[in-house]
Amino acid sequence: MTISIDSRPLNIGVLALQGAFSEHVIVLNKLANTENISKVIEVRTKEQLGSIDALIIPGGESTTMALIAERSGLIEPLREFVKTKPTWGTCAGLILLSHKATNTKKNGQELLGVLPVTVSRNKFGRQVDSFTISLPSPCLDAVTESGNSNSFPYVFIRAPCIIGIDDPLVQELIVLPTSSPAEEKGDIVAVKYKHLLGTSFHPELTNDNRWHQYFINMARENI
Ligand SMILES: NC(=O)CC[C@H](N)C(=O)O
Repeated sequence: MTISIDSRPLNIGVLALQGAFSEHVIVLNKLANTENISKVIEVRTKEQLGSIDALIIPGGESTTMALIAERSGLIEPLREFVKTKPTWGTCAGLILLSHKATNTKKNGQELLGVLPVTVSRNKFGRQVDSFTISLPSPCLDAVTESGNSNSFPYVFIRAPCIIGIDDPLVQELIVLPTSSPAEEKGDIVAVKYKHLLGTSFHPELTNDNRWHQYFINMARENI
């Protein structure tokens, strides 16, 4: 099967309602020339959403982000957008994209419900339990220059974890090493499903831009 790659300049949006959106905007602006990005847009309105080719939903607080999206009339336009347009959810963004979340507040929480995975919110504990781990990442091979290591420094902050894959088309991209011999399999922290990318970690907080390059490539294959 040949995949057609769209090489025209892209407008990439970052949902800017709450959380770590500025950090993604900074990375995307750094990549603008080499990756042929024409505009990086902070998305707060339906009109802005309508002007972009691909979207990043950042980390932050998923309940607050969903609440602000609802109050600003953006939740339905977002639901429509993520059905077909390339979207990357990092951390809180992963929770929002998922179709099922556990450890949520009492009355559950509003989800966009397009990524067929079950996530456990705050699986890796609280802010003080944040950690970084460097792991080989073969999925980044296409964006790793020769001579460079294929390890990536993964930053986890009150991170969710994918505890259920609910569709055989979901590809597991990164699985953590097991933390005890009793554990059969490590935690799944990055998945791809059609035009959607979901990651538990915060690549925008490192100096390594390869996950952003990976997403831009993915976006080009799906627009
Ligand atoms: N760093 C993060 O984005 C944390 C997400 C947080 N666990 C939530 O539920 O929204």
